Amino acid sequence: MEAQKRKGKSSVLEEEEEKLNLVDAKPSLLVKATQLKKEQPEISPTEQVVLQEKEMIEHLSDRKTLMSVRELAKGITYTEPLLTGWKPPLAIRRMSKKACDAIRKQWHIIVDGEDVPPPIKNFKDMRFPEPVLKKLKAKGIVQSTPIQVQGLPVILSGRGMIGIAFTGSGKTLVFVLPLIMVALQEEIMMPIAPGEGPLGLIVCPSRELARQTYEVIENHSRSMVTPELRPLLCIGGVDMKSQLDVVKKGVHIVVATPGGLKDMLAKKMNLDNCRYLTLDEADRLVDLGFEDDTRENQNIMAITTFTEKNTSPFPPKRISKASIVDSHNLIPKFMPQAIKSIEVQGDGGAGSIKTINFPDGDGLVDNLEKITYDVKFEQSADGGSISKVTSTYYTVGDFKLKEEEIKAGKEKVLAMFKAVEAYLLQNPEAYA
Ligand SMILES: Nc1ncnc2c1ncn2[C@@H]1O[C@H](COP(=O)(O)OP(=O)(O)OP(=O)(O)O)[C@@H](O)[C@H]1O
Repeated sequence: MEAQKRKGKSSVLEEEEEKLNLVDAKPSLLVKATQLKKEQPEISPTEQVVLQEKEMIEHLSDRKTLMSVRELAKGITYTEPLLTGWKPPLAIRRMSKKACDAIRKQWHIIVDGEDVPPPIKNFKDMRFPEPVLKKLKAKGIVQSTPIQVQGLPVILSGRGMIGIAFTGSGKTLVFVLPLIMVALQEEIMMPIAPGEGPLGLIVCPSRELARQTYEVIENHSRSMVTPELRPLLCIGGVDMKSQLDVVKKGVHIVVATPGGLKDMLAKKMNLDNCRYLTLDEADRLVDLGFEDDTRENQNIMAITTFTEKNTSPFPPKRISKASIVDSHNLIPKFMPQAIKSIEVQGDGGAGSIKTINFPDGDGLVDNLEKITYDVKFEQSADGGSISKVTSTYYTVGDFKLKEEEIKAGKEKVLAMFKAVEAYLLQNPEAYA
């Protein structure tokens, strides 16, 4: 029946074609379209998706990357991951590239990028705390999906990623669970003060999607007995007073639409502490015209990170003892002009917290909320060491670090190492 109908339609078109051919040599658009259709090879829906994706990828290079205005202007690229303190279990860290690739193949995962963290097949090995695992299980989430197998280790390691997976494949948890982990970790170490936050921001292209994501966060963060996490939904149409009440208490995670976020940033909230940004359905955000807003928002995330490498003739153990473990005793003596004193909680080693007091009159102090340093030492081939210091500057309000201030920060780190090295050279017994 259907075939007959179609046949009827096409013979009418053919007749029309003939008639038109007689009247005019130029074929009509309808005739042209019919001809084109006839000439076109049949393609399956899968082939159509592949063609669409190919076209999208070809046009990618026409677009500016979705980076902040400042990053684009200064050509800033990131070479180091964010520091999260998360590590997969040893057996997974030791997995060979071949073994990782075999898992990816088995799960139909395609990756692109440098040093992609290993895939992890189950939530337990991702080291989520017991209450989180329990909550997942209660919701019937026991076996991770492919995007979770690869995406969760990537984000937990502090790396940036673009995740592409089918609808309903569990993408939301890939950005929600690591954010909950970070918020919990921060809250345990240094609770968010009233008016502070958020640590993470999720931008969604619609109110509905934002609301759904917020509910997932609420649901999963409620599984924690302690500490309490405060997510906030920033969308139009929600009572602004109740939103501001949460901001006043200090907020951990914000889920927003671009408009809702803009309104909130104009009022009481800032992104000074925000380290994690998720653009849910980023392609739709761009299609809906939020590209510039998104760049501007990233610009407000007032964090500057840079890494310095330094080679030293001293082995890692000795230089780390002097420059890190005993830094509170040594550094203020060597560099009183740069560092007034260092207070230490703990024995100075791993897990200790050191508060550095800068001298009055250091122009930057008022504009910085904090600076964190992550230092790693590696043995070098000549018996010395290579140190890698990642400094993260958290600025206050809309203050932006200048190029020369970043340079001065790098020089300070280098000067500190050189001063320690000079001391070790003069005192061969010290820290040996
Ligand atoms: N590993 C899992 N096992 C079982 N169910 C899961 C798993 N991960 C997520 N889910 C559930 O699957 C549903 C869809 O997940 P989710 O909304 O994250 O998909 P999505 O990929 O974000 O989809 P969309 O592209 O439509 O937003 C949710 O109800 C979620 O709780």
